[in-house]
Amino acid sequence: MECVGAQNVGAMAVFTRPRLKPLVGRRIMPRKKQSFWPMSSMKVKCNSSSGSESCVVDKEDFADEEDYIKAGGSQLVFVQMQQKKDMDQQSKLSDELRQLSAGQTVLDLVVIGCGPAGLALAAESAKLGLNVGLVGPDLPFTNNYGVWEDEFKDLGLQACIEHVWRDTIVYLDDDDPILIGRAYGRVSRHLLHEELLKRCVEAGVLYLNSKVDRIVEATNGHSLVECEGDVVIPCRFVTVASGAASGKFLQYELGGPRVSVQTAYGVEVEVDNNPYDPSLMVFMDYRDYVRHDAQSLEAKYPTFLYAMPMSPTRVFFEETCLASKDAMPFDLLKKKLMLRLNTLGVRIKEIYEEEWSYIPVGGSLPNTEQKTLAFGAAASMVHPATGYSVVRSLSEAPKCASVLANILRQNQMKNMLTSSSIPSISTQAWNTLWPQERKRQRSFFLFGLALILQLDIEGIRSFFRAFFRVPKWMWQGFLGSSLSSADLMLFAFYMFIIAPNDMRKGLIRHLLSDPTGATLIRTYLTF
Ligand SMILES: CC(C)=CCC/C(C)=C/C=C/C(C)=C/C=C/C(C)=C/C=C/C=C(C)/C=C/C=C(C)/C=C/C=C(\C)CCC=C(C)C
Repeated sequence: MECVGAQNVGAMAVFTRPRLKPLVGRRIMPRKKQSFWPMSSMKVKCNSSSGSESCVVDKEDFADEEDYIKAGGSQLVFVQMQQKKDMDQQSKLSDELRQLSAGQTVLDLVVIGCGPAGLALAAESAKLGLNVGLVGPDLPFTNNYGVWEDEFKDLGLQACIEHVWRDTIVYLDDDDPILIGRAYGRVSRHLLHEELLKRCVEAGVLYLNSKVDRIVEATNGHSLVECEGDVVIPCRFVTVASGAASGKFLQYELGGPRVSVQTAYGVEVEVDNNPYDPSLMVFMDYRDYVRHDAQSLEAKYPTFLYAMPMSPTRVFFEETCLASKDAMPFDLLKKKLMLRLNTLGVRIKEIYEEEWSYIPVGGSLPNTEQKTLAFGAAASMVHPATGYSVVRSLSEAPKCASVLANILRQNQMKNMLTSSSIPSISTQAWNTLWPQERKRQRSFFLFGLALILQLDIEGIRSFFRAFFRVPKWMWQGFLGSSLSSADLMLFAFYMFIIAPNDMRKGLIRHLLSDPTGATLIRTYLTF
C-alpha cells in the first residue's frame, strides 16, 4: 500500500482536488440509480445561516463538469443519508452536515460497497456513534435471496420476506423425498434494500455515490480513500465490503486453497404442468432427468434444481452447480434446465425474469496483517460448502461494528491516534472477524467443499442422504455456520457412523490424502 503525506484536511470530512468551496447536501433516492449531478434543475443553494455566502450555481452555465466544479459548483461530497425528503429540506440537511463536520476532520469508518453486507455494517457502526461514510454506486440489489425463515426472523427482517413455504423438500433419487421440516422464505430484494437503507438513514450514515480508485495510508495513521473525480476521504478505518471482486483493495493469504465456483441459471416463469407442490420449497432436486440426452454434462458437472413455486403456475426454477473447480458455463446450465423442464412436462408460457449467479467459494482468507479491513464476501465470509452469505453478513454486522466501536473507544482514537497504534488496532479487528475458532470451522468447510468437488452424481446423492440424516440441529448448524469446531467434529463422527461403508472409506481417504485434510488436522491442533 502506498504511503502519502497527510492531506490538508479542512473543516469538512471530505475534500477534493482542487478544493471545493461549498459542501452541499443532496438527497438519496433509494432504488434509483444516482447520477453525479444533483437532481434535474442543478440549482444548488448554499446555506447562509452558517455564515457562508449564498450562491446559486447552474450547471447549464458551464461547458463541462470540470469547469462547473472549478467555479465552485456542486461537487458531490458526503450527504446525510435520507429517504424521500423534499428538495426544500435540503438546506437544512446541509446545516446538519456542516455541524456534524465542523468539529472533526476525519470519519471514524468508511465502508466501501452498498450491498447487504456494506449497508448492514455501516448502519450498525453508525448506531454505535461512529461517524460512518458509505461509498459505492447506489444500485438496486439484483440477486434473489432465499433464507431459512427462522434465521431471518431472528435478524428482525421478517417483513422483508415476500413468500414463505411452510416446509422444504429434497429429492435425491426417485425414492423417498426428504421433508426437511424447516420453513424457507424468498427475500424481496427491494424490501431488503429499503430496510437496510432506512437503518443507515436513521443511524446517520453519510453517503457518497462514487467508485473508489484506491486506498492509501497517510503518515499520520489515517487512511485516505481516493474516489473517482479526485475526491479524497480521510478516515480512521476502511472496511471493504464490495463483494468477492474486491481483490484490488485487499491482500489474501498466499498458498491457500484454490477458489471454486458455484454457478446457477434461474428463470421465473409462468408455466403449465408445474409438478411441484406450491406449499413446499424445493431446496435440491438431484433427480436425473437428462440422463439420456446429456450424459456427459451430468458426469462433468452434477447439478440440481432449486425451485420456488410462487403459485401453482408461477415458479422460480434455478439449475445450480453447487461447486466446481472451473465455472460451469451458463449456456450449459440453461440447456440442462430446459432439458429438465421439458422432461418433467413443464411448458413455459412466459418468462418474467432471468438470473445468472456466479459465486466464488473457498479460496484464501484475507491477510489479517493488513490495515484495511473487509466484511462480507470480501472477507471470505461466504460459506464454502453452500455459497450462502447474506444471513451471516447481516448477523455478524452488529458484532463487527461493536468491536470497531470498542477499539476506537479503548484507544481513545478520536484524540490520540498514532500511526504506531494502528497496526495493532487493525489486528484486533481482524482477529474478531477471523479468530482461531472461526478459522478451524472454515478449515472444516473447506475440507467438505473439496470432498463435494470430487464426488460424481451418485456419490453426491449418497453423501446428502447421510447429511440430512444427522440430527436436525447439526445439519442446520452446519448450513448456518453456527456449529462450533467441537460440534463440527461431532457432526463428522455422526456422518461417519451413518454413512455406508464405501463413503466411510472415502471420508478417511480424503482426510488422509487431500491437502485440506492436512490443513484441517493442523488447524484443529492449533490453539
Ligand atoms: C443468487 C444466489 C445468492 C444463489 C443462487 C444459487 C443457489 C440456488 C444456491 C443454492 C444452494 C444450496 C441449496 C446449497 C446447499 C448446500 C448444502 C446442503 C451443503 C451441504 C454440505 C455438506 C458438507 C460439505 C458436509 C461435510 C461433511 C464432512 C466433511 C464430514 C466429514 C467426516 C469425517 C472426516 C469422518 C471422520 C471420522 C473418523 C476419523 C472416524
